[in-house]
Amino acid sequence: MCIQSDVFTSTTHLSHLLNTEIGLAKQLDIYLKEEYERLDQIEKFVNVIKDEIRQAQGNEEYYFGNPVNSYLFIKHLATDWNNIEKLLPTDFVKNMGSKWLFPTFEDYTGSAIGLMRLQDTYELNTSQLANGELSSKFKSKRLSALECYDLGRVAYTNGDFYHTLMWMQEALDHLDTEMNHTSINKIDILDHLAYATSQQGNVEHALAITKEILTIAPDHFRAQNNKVYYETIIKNRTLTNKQRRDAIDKSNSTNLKLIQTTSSDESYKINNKRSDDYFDEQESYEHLCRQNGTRLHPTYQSKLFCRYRHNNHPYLILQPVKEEQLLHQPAILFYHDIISDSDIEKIKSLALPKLQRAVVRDFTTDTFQPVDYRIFSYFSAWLRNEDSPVIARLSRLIEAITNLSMITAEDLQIANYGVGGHYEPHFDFSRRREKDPLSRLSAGNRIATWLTYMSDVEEGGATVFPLAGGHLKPKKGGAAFWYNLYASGEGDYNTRHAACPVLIGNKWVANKWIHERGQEFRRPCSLNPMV
Ligand SMILES: O=C(O)CCC(=O)C(=O)O
Ligand SMILES: [Fe+2]
Repeated sequence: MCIQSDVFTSTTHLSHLLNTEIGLAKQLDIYLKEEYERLDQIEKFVNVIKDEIRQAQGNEEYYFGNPVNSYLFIKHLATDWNNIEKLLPTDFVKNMGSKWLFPTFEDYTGSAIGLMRLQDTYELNTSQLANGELSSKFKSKRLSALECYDLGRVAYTNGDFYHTLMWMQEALDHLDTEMNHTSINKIDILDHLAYATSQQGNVEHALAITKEILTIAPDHFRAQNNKVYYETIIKNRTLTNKQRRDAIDKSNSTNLKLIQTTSSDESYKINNKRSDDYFDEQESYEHLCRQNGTRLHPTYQSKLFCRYRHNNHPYLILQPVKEEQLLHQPAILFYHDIISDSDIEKIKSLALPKLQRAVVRDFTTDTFQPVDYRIFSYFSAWLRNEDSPVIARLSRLIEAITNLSMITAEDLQIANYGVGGHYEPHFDFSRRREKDPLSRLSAGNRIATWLTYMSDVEEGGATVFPLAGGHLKPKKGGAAFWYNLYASGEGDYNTRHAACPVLIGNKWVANKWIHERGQEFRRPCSLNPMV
């Protein structure tokens, strides 16, 4: 600032000062504009979350049971809040962070991946999902172009171009119908779409999209380079003249409705295949997840039965349990109503404060390692018999029903599956007997599994047996039981099983794994490997 004593004396000086005022007004206008924009962004965010609170509060089970709602909710608290945080005074932010719990960025990507897993497993149409039409019973809000773009971004950063293509296409469609295009730049969408499209092997279409970018922004550096790159690939291909002519026609087309592209020539259809790690077992697993219940051949069906079991055990004499055989080989037994709602609530309340993202135990270092979301995703906690009479009672009940000793059984593992939460096909027993990590626990291999269902699941979340063809729909208060090992100690490969992703609802289970040691007199060994 420059203050001179004689400035007020001459009009020349005053005119000069007017420039100061003009400059000041301009700067303040810029400042105000930025400040209004900042406040506007904060206000928009507040409105979004207030709307969310209005819908979720008092209605939590139903609201968060919808995977789109859960995904958006986590997104608001993880990434969106992160962006708003940058617009606020540091003191304010510090205070918030120490007061409240926030989901992490991994929670955000995990829920996005979960949503895409649901899409694949249950063959959900991307447009329907993006329009909030999950099922006739469960609707959610229509996703904005930006929200579709963000989902595509998660896929993109994961190298998953299959889903990138779907969600960027969806973002583009939504952008066309949105009134204010301020939230997301069309070029950003096209840029990702072009890349994913080319990665999925559709160079002609990638070129068409790149040309579209250049009509909007002729100076777009990457698009300029990519155009040359795609053109070179196409030129170097050995194409017939007709194919080349078609390619040129197509690449000039501004119709970017890729998925609907119709061509009689197979080589010009848009390719969007799932990656190579999608193999046969995955297919049968997903197929079983979509199936409703176990479909058995009538000869097997006729061998299955229901009965009351009491084993002459004092525990069960007065109140025998309802036993239903669901599968023949492996013999999977289902026990109805073995645990009351109030006991379930007690177990959940004990587990809740201990729940953490599932980890895998690395037996060589005896440390717990985070797991790959693609293999399983749920939260779990361990509860011991000493933690509550309810847990001890459940152990005694399992012992009475199965006739197996609980001396070497593991603690009760509680698992809670959220959005798209699942567990890919696996064995509960350990395979390499010599280097058997479980035998290092001196309890032997996991002879049997007891799986208690502590919730119903609205849709999805079944326990399936891909090799045996079993599909168990979770039933609150019931439990499944099966032997993982033959009496010889050999693993029964037909016990391979998985937890299908939860489509709608919330899944709670309690697992008890029973080990070999201690069962010598209860389930004597056999020399026949298949008994
Ligand atoms: O949750 C389920 O349905 C199965 C869980 C399971 O297989 C396991 O935890 O080992
Ligand atoms: Fe399992």
